[in-house]
Amino acid sequence: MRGRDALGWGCFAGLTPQAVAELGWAAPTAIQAEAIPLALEGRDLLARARTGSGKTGAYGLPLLQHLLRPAQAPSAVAQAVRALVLVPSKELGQQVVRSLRQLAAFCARDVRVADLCAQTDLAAQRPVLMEKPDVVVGTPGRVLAHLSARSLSLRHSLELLVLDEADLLLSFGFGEDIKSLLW
Ligand SMILES: Nc1ncnc2c1ncn2[C@@H]1O[C@H](COP(=O)(O)OP(=O)(O)OP(=O)(O)O)[C@@H](O)[C@H]1O
Repeated sequence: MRGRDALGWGCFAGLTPQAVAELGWAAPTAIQAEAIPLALEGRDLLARARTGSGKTGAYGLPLLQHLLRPAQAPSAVAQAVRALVLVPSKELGQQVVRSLRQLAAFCARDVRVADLCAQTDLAAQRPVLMEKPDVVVGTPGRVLAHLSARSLSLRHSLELLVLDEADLLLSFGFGEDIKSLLW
C-alpha cells in the first residue's frame, strides 16, 4: 500500500502530534495512508472507502496543513475563505465541523471553521462568516444562498474544494447548485 509505512503524523509541520494523540489516532487508516501523501502534493483526488474508515481525516489533515501555509491570494483577500467543504446534509456537516475543529485544536495558529449547518436561519449565520473563517462547511444550497446575499465571497480566495459524499451530493440534484457556486 502506497506510503502507508512511510506516513507517520510527523509530516504535518504545523499540526502538532497532540491533535491526533488526543483523538487516539496512533497511525493513519488505509484511506489516510493512500490519500494524504497525494493531497499534500497538491493533487486532485477522488477517493472512495467504506463508512467509518477515516475519510474526514484523509482530507481534513492535508487541508489544515495547506491552510497553515500563507494564502495564495493577494494580501487584500488573503484573510478570506480558502477552503470549502460541501456536504449533502446538515448532520454530516456538523460531524465534519466537529472533526476539523478537533484536528485544528493544536495548530500553530488559530484556524477558523465556519459551520453553516448549525443554524437554519441565514441571517443568524452572517456573524459566523464575518469572523473571517479559513474554512466553510455547508450544503450547496446554503452556501449558494450566502453567495447570493453577498455574505460570503469565494471568487478570489478559494484554494481548496472538498465534496464530502460526492455521490450523494450529485445524486441529490445538487449538481447545478455546485456549478453555480463555483462560477
Ligand atoms: N487514523 C485513525 N486512527 C484511529 N481512529 C481514526 C483514525 N482516523 C479516523 N478515526 C476515527 O474513525 C471514526 C470514523 O472516522 P470518519 O468519520 O472520518 O470516517 P468516514 O470514513 O468519514 O465515515 P463516513 O463515511 O460515515 O462519513 C471517527 O471516530 C474517527 O475519529
